[in-house]
Amino acid sequence: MSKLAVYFGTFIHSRSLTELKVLENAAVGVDKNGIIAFVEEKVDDLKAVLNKHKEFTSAPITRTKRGQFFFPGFIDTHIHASQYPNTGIFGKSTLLDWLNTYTFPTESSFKNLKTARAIYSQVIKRTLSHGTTTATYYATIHVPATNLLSTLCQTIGQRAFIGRVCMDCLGPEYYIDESAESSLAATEETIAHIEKIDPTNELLTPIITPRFAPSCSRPLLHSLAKLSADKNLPIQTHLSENTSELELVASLFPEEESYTHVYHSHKLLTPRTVLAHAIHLSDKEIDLIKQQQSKISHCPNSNTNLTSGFCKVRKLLDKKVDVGLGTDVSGGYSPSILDAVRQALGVSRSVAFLEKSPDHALSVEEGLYLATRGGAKCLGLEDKVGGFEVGKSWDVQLVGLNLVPELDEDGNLEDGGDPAEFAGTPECTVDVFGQTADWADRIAKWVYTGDDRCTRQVWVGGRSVVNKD
Ligand SMILES: O=c1[nH]c(=O)c2nc[nH]c2[nH]1
Ligand SMILES: [Zn+2]
Repeated sequence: MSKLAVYFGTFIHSRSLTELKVLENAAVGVDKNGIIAFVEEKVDDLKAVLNKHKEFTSAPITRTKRGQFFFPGFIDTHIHASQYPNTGIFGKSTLLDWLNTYTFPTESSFKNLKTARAIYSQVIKRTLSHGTTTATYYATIHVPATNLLSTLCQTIGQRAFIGRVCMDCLGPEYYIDESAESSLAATEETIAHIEKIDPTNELLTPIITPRFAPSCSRPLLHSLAKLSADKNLPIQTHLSENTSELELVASLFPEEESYTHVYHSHKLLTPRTVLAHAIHLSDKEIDLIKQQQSKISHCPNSNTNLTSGFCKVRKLLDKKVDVGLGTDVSGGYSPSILDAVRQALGVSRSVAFLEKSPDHALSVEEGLYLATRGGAKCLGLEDKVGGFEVGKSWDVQLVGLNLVPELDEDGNLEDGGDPAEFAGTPECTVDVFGQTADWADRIAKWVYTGDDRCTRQVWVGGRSVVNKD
């Protein structure tokens, strides 16, 4: 339960994949459950609006200042919480040697709960600080540490999907599930923990997590699909990330037509399945994913830095596959979804160049849609988060750009001082002297040059979870 609250000023959210909507002088009321109770646009008399919504007359009002706007919280559809210590450390490795060299040793250290507490607290706070209000986490194979991640998300206040990693094959001796049965039983323990601490899934949802096809036996894949069906739980896994991985999958599952068919044969392609990467897909595989209504988490930072390849997002969108963005820490080196937007835009331009077709380039508006409403759709949260509509949860970030001060008629700063001092003001300075940039330029500036310093406040479910002011 939070207190009634009113937010007033500039709100920006996606109207569609290609359009952002700017609401100026808008007022939004949020009820005690953190749900948006009213949205009033073009308000010139806030008092009159509050009189109309009587219970809000004495609610505290948070107003945007010049250069600030409310924006829906970001949704990270794929992040390995346990790999956070490894961000930036990957050398020249690619997926399979990266897993053995960097990833499995780090994940295995989460046997120690003190390590888990320190790292998980950091990653939750850091991602919130970057405006991520919903995160879809891979944890590790350890039950106590995975349960701790759930508890910490609830305590700190981040909406989260939490998956205990299932892997009964091909892992090193020191980091592997003993059997398909023990992997299933351990997963059930982590689901029971969430059922106990958040029985209505207000913030937390368990997510069934077969690491990827090569690390799961057929019995494990089957039993996880059954568990997901029995309990109506979402699934996350990796798909078609790296060409050596594709060869490995083909050798391990010679009876299957493709990597995607491995999951389909095991009933793991559902409308609640999020497939990370999905880079090297044939048209037939994309059609199968579309037919099954499964979702794709595009992880451009990771795809570039592990030399995995270019995901053709435009092709997926044209085929009406739902796509969200993932940081894929620590294949990706940044925990920021703003960075993921930027990288998605960059990669889409490389695809446009390679394919000799400018249509592949994504716009800023499209990138921000994927970061909010697109991610929400991937997680079945489209009625709950991602925009400013009555009935949605107040999962929001207050973004502040560093505007140059206004000048008076004589070209002086209104409050005195030397204009030259502001010529070099740092990131996200928009508005050239004497000219006011429109919101489209300001948003582009935020996307390309902004970082967590621009995220001034964050709320999840109406609760204030970050406040830097
Ligand atoms: O990017 C990735 N990160 C991982 O941890 C992983 N495991 C299997 N495949 C993977 N891909
Ligand atoms: Zn991953």
